Amino acid sequence: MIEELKDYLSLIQPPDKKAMETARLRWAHVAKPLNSLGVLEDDIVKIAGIRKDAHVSLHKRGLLILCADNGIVEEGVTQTGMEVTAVVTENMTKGNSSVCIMAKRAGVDVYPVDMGVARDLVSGSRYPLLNRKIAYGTKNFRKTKAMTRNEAVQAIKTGIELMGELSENGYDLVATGEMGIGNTTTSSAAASLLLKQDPEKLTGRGAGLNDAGLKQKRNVIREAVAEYGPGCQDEVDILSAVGGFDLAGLTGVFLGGAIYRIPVLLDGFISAVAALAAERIYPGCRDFMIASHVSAEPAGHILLEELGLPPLIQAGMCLGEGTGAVAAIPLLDMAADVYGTMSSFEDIEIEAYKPMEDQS
Ligand SMILES: O=C(O)c1ccc[n+]([C@@H]2O[C@H](COP(=O)([O-])O)[C@@H](O)[C@H]2O)c1
Ligand SMILES: Cc1cc2nc[nH]c2cc1C
Repeated sequence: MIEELKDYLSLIQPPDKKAMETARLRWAHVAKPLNSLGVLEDDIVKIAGIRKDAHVSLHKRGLLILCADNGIVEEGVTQTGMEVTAVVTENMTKGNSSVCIMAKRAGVDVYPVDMGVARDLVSGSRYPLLNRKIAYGTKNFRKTKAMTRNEAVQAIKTGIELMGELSENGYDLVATGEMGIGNTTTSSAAASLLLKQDPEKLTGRGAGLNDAGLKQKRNVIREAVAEYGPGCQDEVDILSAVGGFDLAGLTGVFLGGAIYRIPVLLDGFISAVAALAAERIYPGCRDFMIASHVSAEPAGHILLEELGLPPLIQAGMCLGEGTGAVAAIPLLDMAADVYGTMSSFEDIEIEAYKPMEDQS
C-alpha cells in the first residue's frame, strides 16, 4: 500500500453483497425479460452494493471538473495554446461550456476545480470555482519530471477530499470531468507506463492535432516513457514523472469514491487513465466505478477493457469536460426508475413468465 495514502486507503471496505443480492432479486422480479436492460441492470446492482442500500437513489448528483495546465505543451504536442485551459475553465464558472449545457439538462451540479491552471482565474457566478491550485501548471516532462512526488500526493489527497466534501453534502453519484490543454499527452504517457504497452498505440490526436503534431507527440511520449519508466516504483511515481494535476486529482476522486462509498462515473480517455491509476493503487477500487462511454481516442477501449468496466454509450465522443459521464446519467435515471417503480410479475399476474429460481 502506498505509504502516504495509507490512512485514507485503510478506510475502504468492499461493496455490500447483501444489498447487491437484493437488487439482483428485484431485477429478476421486474416484469420484463431477464437481464434485458443489460449493463444498466449491473450498474444499478453495483450502486446498491456501494451505497449498502437496495433502494437506489440518484437524487443528488455532481460533476467534478478538474482543470490544470501541462508544461509539456511547450513541445508542440497540441493544436491550441495553453491559454485555452484558463479561458474554458472561467467559462465553466459562467455555465458556458459544452458540459455545463449538458449538465443543466441532466440535473447535475457542476463543480469546476482549479487544480493547477497556469494563471490566476476569475470565477463567474453560475458555478463558483473551487480553488485547489497546487502550482501554475506542471513542468515540461521532456526536461524534468512534471511534478514532485509530494505534489502528486497532494493532488491525489485533494481529489479524495473533494469526494469527502460531496459526501458530506449528500451526493448520491459523482461524474468526473477535466479540462487541460495537453492532458492527452500526459494521459498517453501515463497509460503506457501503467499498462507497460507501446505508447504508439495509446496516442491519438487529442483535441484535433494535425499529422505533424501527432508525429511530434508520439516522439515526445516515446522518449519520456523510456526515460522515466525504469525509475518508477509505483503509480505515484508515474503520475509525478509524466502526469498532470488533473490526472492525479482524478485518481484521488476515484479512490475517494471507494472511501466515501459514492459511485463515480468515468468520462473519457483522461478520466479512464486516472481510474486505472486508482485501481492499481487500490485493487478493487473499480467496484466503485461506472463506465459511461468509450472515448474515440485509441486507448479509450483498451483502458475500459483493462478495468473490466463495460460502457453504456459508444458515440465517438472525445470532448472531455465530463460530457460522456453526464450523458450517461439520464440513462441511469431511467434504469433506476424501472428498477424502483416497474410492476413485478406477481403484480401483473403473468404466472407463466415468473422467473425460475435458478435463473435469478
Ligand atoms: O476525454 C477524452 O476522451 C478526450 C479526448 C481528447 C481530448 N479531450 C479534451 O481535450 C483537451 C486535451 O487535448 P490535447 O490535444 O490538448 O491534449 C482536454 O481539455 C480534454 O478535456 C478529451
Ligand atoms: C475549445 C476547447 C474546449 C475544450 N473542452 C475540453 N477540451 C477542450 C479543448 C478546446 C480547444
